[in-house]
Amino acid sequence: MAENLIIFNARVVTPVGFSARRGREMGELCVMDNATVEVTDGIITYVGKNRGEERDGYYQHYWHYNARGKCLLPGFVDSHTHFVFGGERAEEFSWRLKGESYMSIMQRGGGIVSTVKATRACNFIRLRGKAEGFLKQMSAMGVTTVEGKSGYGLDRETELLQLRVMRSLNNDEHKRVDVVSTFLGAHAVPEEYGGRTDEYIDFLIREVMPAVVQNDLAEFCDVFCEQGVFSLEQSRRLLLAARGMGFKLKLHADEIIPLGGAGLAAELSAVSADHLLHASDADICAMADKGVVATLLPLTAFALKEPYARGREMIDAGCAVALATDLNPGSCFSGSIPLTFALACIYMNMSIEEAITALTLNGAAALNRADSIGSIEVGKKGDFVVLNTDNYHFLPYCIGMNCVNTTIKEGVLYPVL
Ligand SMILES: N=CN[C@@H](CCC(=O)O)C(=O)O
Ligand SMILES: [Zn+2]
Repeated sequence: MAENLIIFNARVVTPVGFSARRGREMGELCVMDNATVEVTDGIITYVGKNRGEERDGYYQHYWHYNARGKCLLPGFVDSHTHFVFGGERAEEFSWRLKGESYMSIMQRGGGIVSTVKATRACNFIRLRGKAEGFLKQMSAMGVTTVEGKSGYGLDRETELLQLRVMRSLNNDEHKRVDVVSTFLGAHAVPEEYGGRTDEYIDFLIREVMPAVVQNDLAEFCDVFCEQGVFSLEQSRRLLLAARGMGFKLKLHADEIIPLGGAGLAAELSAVSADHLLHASDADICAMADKGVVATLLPLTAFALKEPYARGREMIDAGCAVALATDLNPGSCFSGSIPLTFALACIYMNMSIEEAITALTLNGAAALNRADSIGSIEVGKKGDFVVLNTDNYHFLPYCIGMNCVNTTIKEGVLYPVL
């Protein structure tokens, strides 16, 4: 659904541009007071100072919204989540509280593989209903575009099912959030392969990925490149095959140990490398050189009690950094945008302006969409967040609490508070 909308008396706060902002550019926001933003058929058609036309009938075919000086930002882009899954893993969380590590739980058959069992037991309606609930919560925190991954099927049928759920949510006429789909069949090796990882990769390349392409079910292909999961060589083989089939590339890289996944992302000119808790200096420079978006997921580091990714150093090295939540049932059962802002600014030493760019324009770039979303500029989608304050510093200051007043999707208003 797309609407005509005129927003006036806004304090517009936005990064500017149609591609990722790198390095120091990330801290440069445009702030405009007494601003008007016009949205026609869901697309921004004017951004500038109030002109008073809303008073003289010029906009009779538009909804009117008086922002009363509050901050108007681009809708947030959560560019890394796993929001379509069956079951929960609360028990696993309690084991981690007692000291067990994420990888040791995975190695003894828990972790991702236990969500795979629960997801395989779900049908389309159950998976869709649960995922739709997450989208509503995301929208209330200002998210207007989300990326979602498969990877809890690990067989042809269930991987396609997860992707069909995402397509169905994205095709919903009344959707509040656009959904971008990523194929993550290489998330773990399913039990039935008994550790025969190369054979499983062959199966993905021969039998699953072609079906994903034929049915146009995913734009990106991702891999969990990690010791004990998919090695650098196995990840390279899978991603080269994916690229040959027309997928754009993403990697879960250097999350648990410094394996070199960030370097592989640079070598393959992936769109993004994600997590990066242990990315080396050389690989950070290689990502900056190749324009690979460094997608950082501070909620996961927080939930796993791991050191945070070196966001400050990455920006200083000239990287384009994006922030995302990583919402998933295991390592990080949170899609909290407010807490993501707070952790990025407090523990990764990002400025508030940089964090805003990371959750808007650079999130859009991580999804190859910086030309159509992620900033408030003519030609982009009319996707916005209205804060309940004129001070955008509330975004990280309001720790873990929501300061979103209204989310606007393609010109349609969704009041929150
Ligand atoms: N690290 C791999 N994948 C997810 C976790 C998935 C899970 O634990 O279910 C992540 O990005 O954190
Ligand atoms: Zn992930």
